[in-house]
Amino acid sequence: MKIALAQIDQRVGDIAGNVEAMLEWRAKAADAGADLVMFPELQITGYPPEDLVLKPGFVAAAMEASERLADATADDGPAILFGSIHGRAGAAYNTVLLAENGKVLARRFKHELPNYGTFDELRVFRPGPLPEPIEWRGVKLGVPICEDIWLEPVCQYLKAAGAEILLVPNGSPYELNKDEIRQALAMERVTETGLPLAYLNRVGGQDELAFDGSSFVVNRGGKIVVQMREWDEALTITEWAKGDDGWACTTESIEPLDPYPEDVYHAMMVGLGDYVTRNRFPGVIIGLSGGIDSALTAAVAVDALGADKVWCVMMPSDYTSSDSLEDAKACAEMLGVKYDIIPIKPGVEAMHEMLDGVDGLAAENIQSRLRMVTLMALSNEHGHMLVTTGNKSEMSVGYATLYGDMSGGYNPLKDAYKTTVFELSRWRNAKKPRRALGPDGPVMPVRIIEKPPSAELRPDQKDEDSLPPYAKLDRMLEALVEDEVSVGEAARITGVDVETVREIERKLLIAEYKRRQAPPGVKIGRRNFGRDRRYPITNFYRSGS
Ligand SMILES: Nc1ncnc2c1ncn2[C@@H]1O[C@H](COP(=O)(O)OP(=O)(O)OC[C@H]2O[C@@H]([n+]3cccc(C(=O)O)c3)[C@H](O)[C@@H]2O)[C@@H](O)[C@H]1O
Ligand SMILES: Nc1ncnc2c1ncn2[C@@H]1O[C@H](COP(=O)(O)OP(=O)(O)OP(=O)(O)O)[C@@H](O)[C@H]1O
Ligand SMILES: NC(=O)CC[C@H](N)C(=O)O
Repeated sequence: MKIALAQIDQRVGDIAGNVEAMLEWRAKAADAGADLVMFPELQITGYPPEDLVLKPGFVAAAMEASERLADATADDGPAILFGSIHGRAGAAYNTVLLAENGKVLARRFKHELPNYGTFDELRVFRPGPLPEPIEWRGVKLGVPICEDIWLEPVCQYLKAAGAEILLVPNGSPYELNKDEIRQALAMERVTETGLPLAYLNRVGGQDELAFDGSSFVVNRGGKIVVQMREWDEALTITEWAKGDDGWACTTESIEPLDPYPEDVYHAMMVGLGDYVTRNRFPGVIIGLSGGIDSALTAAVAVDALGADKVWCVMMPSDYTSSDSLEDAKACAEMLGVKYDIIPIKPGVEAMHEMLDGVDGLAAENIQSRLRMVTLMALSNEHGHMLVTTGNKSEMSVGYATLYGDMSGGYNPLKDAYKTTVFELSRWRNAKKPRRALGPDGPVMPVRIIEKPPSAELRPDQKDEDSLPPYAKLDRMLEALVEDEVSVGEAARITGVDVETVREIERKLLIAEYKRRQAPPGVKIGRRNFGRDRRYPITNFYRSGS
């Protein structure tokens, strides 16, 4: 028996396009002699469909497309196992269907609906009953859908009901160390049930989520025999044979997984790249300051989209150092992008005249806002989307200007702490990742990585005048944001004094209003701002020591 694992992309809401792609992949699987082609979770609608599911017309369209797709199997080609939505009595179910010879042979609903972190499935779907195995050509297939394997009951039920193989379609977004977590989990289900398991995940970017694929097959006994590449669309034909102790996958095909921080960089490329191309922008525009955040953002953009799609603009003010001017220019040259210099001085002077003189913070922020007015004017004129450059450390403590440097359509660094920004920049200067369209060599001058970070909004300004050193700040933030511990606990974990941690927690909590207005950006950690971590803006709570 040959089962083709189609680790492919999806476009949320593009039912017709997804069906067309499925038929193309099925044809490839047919050429390779597959008996069954398996697709990821909700392949017809795209994952996650979010509130589209609340539209009866969307559910009806998904059901209609599923029937037509089943019709298309009325040839001698392989059966298909694919995800769609089923509507019944006013409820919608996250569904998997098996179709062959022009007919839908079976339909099963997802039982465990994830409703934490970035997931809101209980909001739109109703949980199905515990699923029975699907009998197909004399084999009992257990088909738990994604979250169904994160808990024990579904696989145990399937085993008790006679399932012989577990085929698991997934829509599992990338997160640091997620591949190891998934594999450990699959091993648990395999050990508990004594059944082999094929784990198939989608690839591609969808707003804040990047899907890495990383599909695999584990045999009874816990050996991973198939490991598919992260991020790439691919079709792997797996062969299965039945022995005295049941079915096993006899194919051995192991592709290496990306080590850290290459996985993070890939997530950024996929998140930004798919956002820009799917929303039909001709390219992107970036304010290139000679600092590390905009340099790394530009490198990710070039690697994801190609240098011809990236336009960098340096907008010096009176406080811009000659080093910054040199570094921005050198960075643009290394990346091979279109580069312009537009001084903001005339605009700053006009604002001061209009306002009859402003000082301090107001004057600082005018510079940041004028840069964004300039970039948005270029975006309106030429169609390029403005990319936002703020990292997670800055976004945590509100060290960014509302309607200033926070502006833009998408932020690839949004979930990366500044220490990760340093790591990624050093790493990218030494290595060009697979799939990258940018230069083979370094992407930014070393001085950009080594100089002290500065917003350059007043003379001799350094980030460390306002914030603790980033290595220390990030340790506190990881404790407060990723681990959700109290100020006292964070002080104990990090070794930083309680008063400093309390002040960082204060900054973190009061900056919620900025984050609520910030552009989306790709999730890479356990708790990204926006989807995972949802705090009240008007909030009187402070944690104890
Ligand atoms: N709860 C709330 N809900 C809604 N709005 C609220 C609010 N609290 C204040 N506000 C509003 O927000 C304003 C304050 O926010 P904002 O105007 O952003 O100004 P603010 O946060 O005070 O200043 C921006 C900070 O970002 C730093 N920074 C770092 C790096 C780069 C850049 C850059 O721009 O390139 C800037 C800069 O040095 C400064 O410390 C208030 O004037 C008020 O209008
Ligand atoms: N002189 C400038 N020219 C063009 N864009 C600028 C300039 N100054 C700031 N910006 C934009 O505003 C963003 C925020 O500035 P900020 O100084 O925080 O970041 P950075 O310069 O990239 O990195 P660093 O935090 O290391 O200084 C920049 O990433 C850049 O997009
Ligand atoms: N689509 C899902 O059910 C995803 C939930 C699951 N816990 C995951 O991240 O893989």
